[in-house]
Amino acid sequence: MSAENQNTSQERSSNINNSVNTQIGRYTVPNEELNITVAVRCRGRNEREIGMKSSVVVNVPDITGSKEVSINTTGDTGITAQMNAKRYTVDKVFGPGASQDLIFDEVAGPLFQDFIKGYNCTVLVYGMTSTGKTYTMTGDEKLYNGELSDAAGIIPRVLLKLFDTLELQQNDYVVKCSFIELYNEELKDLLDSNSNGSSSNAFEGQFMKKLRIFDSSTANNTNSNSANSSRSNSRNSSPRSLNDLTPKAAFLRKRLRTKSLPNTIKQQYQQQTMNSRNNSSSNSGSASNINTNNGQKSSLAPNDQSNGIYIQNLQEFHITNAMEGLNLLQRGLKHRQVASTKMNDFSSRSHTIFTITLYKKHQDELFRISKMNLVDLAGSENINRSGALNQRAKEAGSINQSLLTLGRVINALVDKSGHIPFRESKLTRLLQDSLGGNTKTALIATISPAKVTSEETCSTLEYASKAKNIKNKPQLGAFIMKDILVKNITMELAKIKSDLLSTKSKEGIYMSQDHYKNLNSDLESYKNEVQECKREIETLSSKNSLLLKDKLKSKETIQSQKSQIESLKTTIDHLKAQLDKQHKTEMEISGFNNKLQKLTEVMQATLQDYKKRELDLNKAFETHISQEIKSLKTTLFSQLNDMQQKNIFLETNIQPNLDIIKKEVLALMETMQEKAELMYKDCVKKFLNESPKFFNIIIEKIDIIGIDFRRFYKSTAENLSDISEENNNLKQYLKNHFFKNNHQELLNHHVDATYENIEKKTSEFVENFKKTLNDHLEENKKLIMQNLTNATSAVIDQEMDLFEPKRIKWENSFDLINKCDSMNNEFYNNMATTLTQIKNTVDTSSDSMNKSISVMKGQVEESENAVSLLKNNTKFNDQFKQLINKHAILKDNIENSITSTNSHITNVDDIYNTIENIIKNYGNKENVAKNEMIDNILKEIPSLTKRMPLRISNTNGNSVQNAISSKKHSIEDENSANENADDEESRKIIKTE
Ligand SMILES: Nc1ncnc2c1ncn2[C@@H]1O[C@H](COP(=O)(O)OP(=O)(O)OP(=O)(O)O)[C@@H](O)[C@H]1O
Repeated sequence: MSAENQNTSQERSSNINNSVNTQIGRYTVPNEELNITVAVRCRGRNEREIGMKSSVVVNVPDITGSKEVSINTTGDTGITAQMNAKRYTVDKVFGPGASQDLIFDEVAGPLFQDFIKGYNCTVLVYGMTSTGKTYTMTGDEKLYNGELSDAAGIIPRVLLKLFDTLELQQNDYVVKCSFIELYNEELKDLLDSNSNGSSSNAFEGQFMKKLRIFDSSTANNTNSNSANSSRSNSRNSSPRSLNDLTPKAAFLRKRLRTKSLPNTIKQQYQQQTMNSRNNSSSNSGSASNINTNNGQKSSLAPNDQSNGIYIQNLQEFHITNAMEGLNLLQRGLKHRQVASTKMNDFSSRSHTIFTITLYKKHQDELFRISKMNLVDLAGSENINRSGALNQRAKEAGSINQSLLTLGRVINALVDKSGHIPFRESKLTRLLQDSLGGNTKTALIATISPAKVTSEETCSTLEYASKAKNIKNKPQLGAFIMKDILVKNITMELAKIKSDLLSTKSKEGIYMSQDHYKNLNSDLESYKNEVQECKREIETLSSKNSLLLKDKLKSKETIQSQKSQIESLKTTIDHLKAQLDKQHKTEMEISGFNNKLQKLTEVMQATLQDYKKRELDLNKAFETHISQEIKSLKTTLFSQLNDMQQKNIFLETNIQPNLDIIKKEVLALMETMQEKAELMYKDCVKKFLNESPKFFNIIIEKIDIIGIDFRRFYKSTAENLSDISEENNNLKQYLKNHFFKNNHQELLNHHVDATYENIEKKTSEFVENFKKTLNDHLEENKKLIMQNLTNATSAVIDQEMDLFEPKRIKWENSFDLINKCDSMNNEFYNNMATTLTQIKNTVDTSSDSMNKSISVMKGQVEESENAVSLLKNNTKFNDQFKQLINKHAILKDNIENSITSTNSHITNVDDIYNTIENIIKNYGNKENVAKNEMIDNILKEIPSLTKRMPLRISNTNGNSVQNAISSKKHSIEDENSANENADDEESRKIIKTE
């Protein structure tokens, strides 16, 4: 290349950079979000399913036209089956009648158009084993008279249509293909000439380059600025290729492998590749296939500056027509892992990605790069049902595992989760940009209609309907300059040509000098790499020991924090104990309250008893008084009657008797009154004596309760204030000290120490690279800082996570305390109200007692008035007066009678004297005359007896009066005896009362 050309080339490369930078600027603008297209393809029942007589449970249109798939999993029939069927909605549904052509037109066709326009596109087939994924994606890839058969799948159709379209557009273009396989988590280049699909040829296998995935997302996100700023500095020292690196470049590559690929390095590397290719372009020749990626990055991503992943050592083959593409496809398929299983005679045991890269002329010298990724995933399978054993079981396990991760990625994307587990499997890493990235994506879920696979069909449909919600942000691909593209291709061709020539001319293992040198330099670089790895291991182990020290310190810190937490726990326990104490006090108070209630009940019962006794007393009093009065009346009347009957009133001295009676009555009544009064007074006295005692006891108790309450309330308030103080202290501590114990400084200190150590050692050994190493150390420092910050935050998070339930419990305890507080207040108020109520009740009962006492008093007063009533009783007095009058009359009558009797006696005496005289006169005469005279007297006697009472003896004139007086005395005696007996009796009654 001439100097002029070189200049032009350099100018162009700087133009490329500008152009790429401009494009980068454009790419970062987020495009509109687009849901990925999801189609379901249901094949007809295969022979195996028909043989098993497994019924059709999936309901799909025969060809297409619906967006819904329903599956009857219940075993119902008719309308019930339709109603209970599970339904899934997707974008397109194809039935058994849908042809390969239709699937291409409807699903892959629109993406193909976008691919031509410059978008990166992905078509994925997903489903259970033997449902037709490979049939859909590849189908019959052979050409028949230059034509594809009806069974040709998406890849052959894309290849054919691509060249047809490009030819029609008459635009400059370059098309490359790559074909990779992911088998048991191992990536393999299916187009690598050293790969024969099996490991039997170990000799060839050792020349087969191992594919490695790098991704640049982390580096892009974090280091883009520093990467841009350091780009110009490092350009001059750039290596030619990853296989031809200086120690520094090798170190960089090592970092690429261990970490991710930062933009700076990627761009440096791009630039280096460009430069080296510019320099070596003079050696270029032509070849049919091109290894464009011997150590060069490859990407399934839309562009190198976005979240792409890079597959190191992947070969891309330049194709100029569809036939070449189909040949590559067939070559790759031969190497693909296929095995016969119970479910499928040609079951694909791996995931494959056939990538077509199109460099299409955009304007002038610029070519737009776009990629079409055609992904045929291995089928999920139920190992029990597929009967996979040994190798097949291992494959199925790996397939299921990667599909499971794919499912998790889909779920995380749909749920817009913060972390998408792309890195959990190589499959998801490869598909990273097609799911939620910058690619236009279509997913075809293939299913079987048979009942026997309904479980897996449901799972596939579940994923498909979920995946429908994944949103991508499609972006147009990057640009590349035409001459660089051409030079790249030419250089690769030349290299391969020289290899071919060497192979032709010699026997054994033949390769070009360059290739041999490259391999040697590879070997050297690997050796260096191993050495550096060893050194790095040492450095890392020293770092590790430092980190271990840090860890120890962190442990100590954690320990101290633990002890602090312990002390907090103790505080909390103390608070708990206080709470328990309060609870006990509460219990005591409630016990006391119960006692008080019981006491109140006893008091009420006593009051009731008193009331009852009062009533009984009243009744007894009434009965007694009424009985007394009655008996008094009866005695009076009976005595009067007796007197009447016995003519006691004949006695002259009845007045004193009546007076005596009156006196006795009055005395009796007075005694009664006195007794009643005494009784009442006694009762009232007792009551009044007992009442203050009772009230005093109640008041005392109430006072005690009040004191206890005040004490309890005070202690509660104190405890609560203690708790709140502790709370504030804890808060303050958490705010000021918790996890702020200079951890950051400590970590900074360690980082600085680490940094210093690294710096010291590095400066000792590599002084020439001091500047570079400083940068590196700076970067390390940042990384360490970042890692340590992450670690610290992780520790903090963990600690906080551990602390969280305790904090919640602790906060809850405050709620409980508040609750307890409010309960206390409520209880206090309730108690106060109850006490007031008790007081009121006592007041009311004392009022009512006072009332009843006053009523009793009134009654007693009334009974006091009974004497005066008796005195004022006119009827009684009238009767008494009448009695006295009657007595006076009787007395007069008796006196008259006595007088008349005396006169009669006198008469009788006269008669007697007369008779005596007569007898004396007749004594001297004859006995006959005497007898006459006796007869005469006897005749006279009846008339005498009619006038005077019969006289027993006539010894003296006072015999009748004597008889009467003796009678009177006997009556008096009887009366007085009766009276005495009555008195005695009444006294007895009073006594008993
Ligand atoms: N829609 C279809 N029309 C006709 N034949 C089909 C259809 N789908 C699948 N088949 C046939 O079913 C068989 C299994 O299909 P295929 O190998 O594509 O399944 P697969 O899903 O890729 O299975 P695996 O996951 O085990 O690789 C093949 O013989 C294929 O021709």
